[in-house]
Amino acid sequence: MYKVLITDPLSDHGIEKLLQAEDVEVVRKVGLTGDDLLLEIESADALLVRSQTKVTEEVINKGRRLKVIARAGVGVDNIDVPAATKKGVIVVNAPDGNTISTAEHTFAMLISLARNIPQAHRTVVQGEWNRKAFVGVELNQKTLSIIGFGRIGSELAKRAKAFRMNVVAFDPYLTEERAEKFGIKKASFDEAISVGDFITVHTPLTKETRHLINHNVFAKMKDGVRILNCARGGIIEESALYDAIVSGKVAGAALDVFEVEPPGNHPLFSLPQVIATPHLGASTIEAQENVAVDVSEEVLHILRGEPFKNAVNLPSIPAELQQKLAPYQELVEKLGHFVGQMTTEAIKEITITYAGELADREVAPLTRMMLKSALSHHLAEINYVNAPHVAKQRGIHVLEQKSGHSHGFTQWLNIEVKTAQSQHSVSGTLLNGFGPRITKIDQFPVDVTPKGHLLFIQHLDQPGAIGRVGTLLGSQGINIATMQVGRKMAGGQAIMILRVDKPLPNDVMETLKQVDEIQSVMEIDL
Ligand SMILES: NC(=O)C1=CN([C@@H]2O[C@H](COP(=O)(O)OP(=O)(O)OC[C@H]3O[C@@H](n4cnc5c(N)ncnc54)[C@H](O)[C@@H]3O)[C@@H](O)[C@H]2O)C=CC1
Ligand SMILES: O=C(O)CCC(=O)C(=O)O
Repeated sequence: MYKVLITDPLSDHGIEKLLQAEDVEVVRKVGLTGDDLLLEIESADALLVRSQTKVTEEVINKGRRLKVIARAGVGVDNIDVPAATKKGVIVVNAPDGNTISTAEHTFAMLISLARNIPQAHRTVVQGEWNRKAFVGVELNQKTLSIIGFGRIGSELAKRAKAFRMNVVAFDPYLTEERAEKFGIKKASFDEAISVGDFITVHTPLTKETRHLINHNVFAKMKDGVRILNCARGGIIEESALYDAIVSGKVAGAALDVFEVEPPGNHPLFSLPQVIATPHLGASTIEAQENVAVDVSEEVLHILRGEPFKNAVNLPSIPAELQQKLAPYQELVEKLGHFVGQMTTEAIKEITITYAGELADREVAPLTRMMLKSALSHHLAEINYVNAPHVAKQRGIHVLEQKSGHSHGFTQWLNIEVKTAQSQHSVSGTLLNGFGPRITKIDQFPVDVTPKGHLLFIQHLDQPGAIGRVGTLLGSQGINIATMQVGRKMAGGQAIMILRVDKPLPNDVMETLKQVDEIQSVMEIDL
């Protein structure tokens, strides 16, 4: 039974699949913090949050069974993603479900800002009738500068265009074609900042975007500009915004998000030009249902070991590519496990070489799988999420290369591992209809099905050596299921790969090592 802990308010209807799952126990403790959260997370397999719960490194490390942290929404800045990656916990979000709601909310803020609607409302309900104080501006023919032209930025552009606004956008990833498709103008940051009558930010909050809009940037804006932030507090430097409003540079600001939430009695609220909502961008029935459905499905997939889509700390693999790579997964993992068990010293370098059909594929996910399986015999707590991170941390150099030489196979791959003292390699292929095969171990050609309990014996190619091994194992009741021998030249170095029906007791292993021709014996589980 998987325990799924939910600590922020999520739509009941949205999490129905989780509630109905027979292998899931849902524990809903909204508002859980501090020691209570640490206690509850200890036995949780999954944690579902929105933006309130702070998922710190301490919380993540306490989660002994934690496999996935799911954010019902877009921004994951309340989650310590590097700490999750380090611990091998997958972080997923629901990037699409609240796009429309947030774009609509931003648009509502835009109109409210232009026409002073919240300020006017306040006075009317207080019994005042002051029409002169609330003269606004039209949106028609005004320029809206959008900083960050992703999902929300682009949806906002469509709405602004319908109101006959001129839309310009700055986004480092915005192409001319995309700008043209939306009927907007692609601009540099400085241009977008200097031409906007309204400037709205829709980027994530990152090292680069923190205080992106600061004193210097306000100085470059048009006099009387109006500013919106429905993305993340901190993209706009609040103290600089305050100064810019007081100086008259900025005519008004609409804020849904704040550097610290809740913002309490913020100095900005003393300014009548500021309108605010309490992080309501995604707060619609539809958006909350969408994001809850999305993350519930993702969590179920991850807990059940099924493919999933929206991992934040894993490169996303398009479904089509996932399908193409699926047949190779077993091969790459088996070879990784084989070479990982062959190598007994600390690994310094791993090179994976792809040839044949594989050389034409996007193979990064396979390299990650290989790394996970090879390193799992050397390092604790390694998984698909943290494998590259752990390798880097340990100074293991990982190389991925493609070769034109597939050794006569339709597809071929080789994994080579270097340590300070030794070097091992294993090659393999996928035989149509027969599954993975090991085709070479070190310099020895073989044909081994990589499965079961194997004995890997290095020996001298001398008459009687194979017989002695067979007799010894037979006398100890160890049945040999299959056997493969590989050698480079008669009388030289050779290897035997035996698949046996059960592991060897220690004393049998020791006796085997005493056989004259045998140089080393190793058990390999695949
Ligand atoms: N107020 C609310 O309730 C909600 C807020 N959000 C926030 O809105 C923001 C945007 O969300 P989405 O559009 O879904 O994300 P997105 O990932 O689709 O778009 C973000 C865009 O920002 C661009 N970008 C990144 N760094 C930039 C920079 N330095 N300058 C200019 N552009 C940059 C990216 O290239 C990307 O196109 C996020 O911060 C998200 O957390 C999202 C949903 C609800
Ligand atoms: O969960 C919420 O209401 C906040 C949504 C949000 O800010 C996001 O998805 O980034």
